[in-house]
Amino acid sequence: MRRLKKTVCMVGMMGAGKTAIGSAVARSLGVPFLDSDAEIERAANESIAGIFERWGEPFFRQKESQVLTRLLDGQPCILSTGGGAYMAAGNRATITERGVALWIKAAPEILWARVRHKDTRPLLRTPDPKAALMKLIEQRDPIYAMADLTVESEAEMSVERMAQKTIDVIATRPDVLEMA
Ligand SMILES: Nc1ncnc2c1ncn2[C@@H]1O[C@H](COP(=O)(O)OP(=O)(O)O)[C@@H](O)[C@H]1O
Ligand SMILES: O=C(O)C1=C[C@@H](OP(=O)(O)O)[C@@H](O)[C@H](O)C1
Ligand SMILES: [Mg+2]
Repeated sequence: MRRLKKTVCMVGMMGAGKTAIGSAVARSLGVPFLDSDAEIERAANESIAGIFERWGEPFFRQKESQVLTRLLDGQPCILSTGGGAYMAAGNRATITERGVALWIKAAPEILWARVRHKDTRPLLRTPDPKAALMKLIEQRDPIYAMADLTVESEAEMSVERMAQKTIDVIATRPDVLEMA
């Protein structure tokens, strides 16, 4: 019997696998999976890129904070956040008050390989998306490092194996995941 006692918030850069690994972890543990980006898109009936374009990033960040607070109020689950969510001190406080933050740490080359062919990420819609990604990594990594737990991504590892590795890391905290 495994029992999730606190919500685990996946944090980390775009392409780290917060959505993919988070959903596989939730499936394996038999707990609900939520993704703050998906919740924002559902509420706005618009894509993340569309929201950025039409309403701007500050509006998106405001919605992101509201959604995070609401989702962290619910029953324990795996909650994937968007890559920028953990940057706001208020969001970090909400997360650690009600759950734990787990950083999915991936090397810059891995991240770039995963995001380069996708146009769904508005912050990379610049003339030099690779440079934009590298700059964000540099700015954000010291903040992601404040997360309660960290799991390192490996280039050759499948999402399923990464999910198992992530569960092993969560299980180091019996106050979060009880393994009876
Ligand atoms: N080992 C791995 N860990 C995480 N994602 C992987 C891995 N291998 C392949 N992928 C793929 O990389 C992409 C990661 O994107 P996503 O889950 O949307 O990341 P994020 O939500 O952090 O931006 C997905 O398409 C996923 O299937
Ligand atoms: O890093 C960021 O600031 C963002 C990451 C995206 O989520 P993923 O990290 O799931 O791609 C999404 O929230 C938005 O495009 C902004
Ligand atoms: Mg995501």
